[in-house]
Amino acid sequence: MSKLRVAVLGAKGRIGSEAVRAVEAAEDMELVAALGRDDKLEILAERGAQVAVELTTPASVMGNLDFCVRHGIHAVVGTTGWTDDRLAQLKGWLDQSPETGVLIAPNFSIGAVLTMKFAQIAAPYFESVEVVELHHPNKVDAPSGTATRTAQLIAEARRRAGSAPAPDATVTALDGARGADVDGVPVHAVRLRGLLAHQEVLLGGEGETLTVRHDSLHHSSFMPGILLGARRVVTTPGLTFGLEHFLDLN
Ligand SMILES: NC(=O)C1=CN([C@@H]2O[C@H](COP(=O)(O)OP(=O)(O)OC[C@H]3O[C@@H](n4cnc5c(N)ncnc54)[C@H](OP(=O)(O)O)[C@@H]3O)[C@@H](O)[C@H]2O)C=CC1
Ligand SMILES: O=C(O)C1=N[C@H](C(=O)O)C[C@H](O)C1
Repeated sequence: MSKLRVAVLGAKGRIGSEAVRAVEAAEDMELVAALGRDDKLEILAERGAQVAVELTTPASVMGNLDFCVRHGIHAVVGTTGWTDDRLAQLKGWLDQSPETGVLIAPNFSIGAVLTMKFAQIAAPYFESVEVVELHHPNKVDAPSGTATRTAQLIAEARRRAGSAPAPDATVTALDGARGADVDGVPVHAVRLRGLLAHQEVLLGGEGETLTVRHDSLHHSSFMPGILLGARRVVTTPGLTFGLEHFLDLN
């Protein structure tokens, strides 16, 4: 059987360099390109890449995906910075290339995907829910893509269940004291040397609390999800948002 021809964009970065090693080690894949900021995207087409693993920056991701989709190259995207406007633009490009698939995964680690699932299940049963994400201080953005998605999923679950808004402070002496409001869910971001990628979902009800915590201790935690994404995206045209759709968790 022929090997899946995979390229990594952002190949010198923290997660990109780990992805290069993971693709090289996968028996069913061939690493056909490992591109950094200054490399030409045309290399992807010249080397016949079937899947591009996009792990760059919010500033670069749209240009890279525009190229990939126009050339019928499937993409597995871990880069953050997704807004409704960006998603609409990407869907527009995919409409013009109906056989191409793009997976955007706010988090590739199984534990983080399960944290989101558990949070969704638990959220309607508690009066209060807040998200705390904790990352290394070199992370460019805050809050994390994972925390934003987690808060959106919690909000959706609470809306479906008809949950009341959580009680909150009526006076905040300093802006930001209650974190960022993501769809009505407070999200707090910690940046601390020594950490990698961590998240807690705190749920509180009368006389009890539940904490769902996930820790990525090494970038290797993201690799099985990236490889699974690359294998599945080639037969999944259109936009898939969230690795859970490839894990049959829904
Ligand atoms: N979904 C998930 O599970 C995960 C997602 N991420 C996300 O992945 C992204 C990268 O994170 P991280 O590796 O820590 O960041 P890094 O800054 O370590 O890596 C990003 C790399 O991308 C390069 N780059 C920038 N623009 C381009 C371009 N146009 N083409 C090719 N390469 C480019 C950068 O080069 P230069 O240094 O020259 O600018 C850098 O080497 C972030 O958005 C992060 O949030 C991270 C971990 C897990
Ligand atoms: O920048 C990181 O490191 C990470 N980014 C992703 C995010 O913003 O959610 C995934 C993970 O948290 C690591």
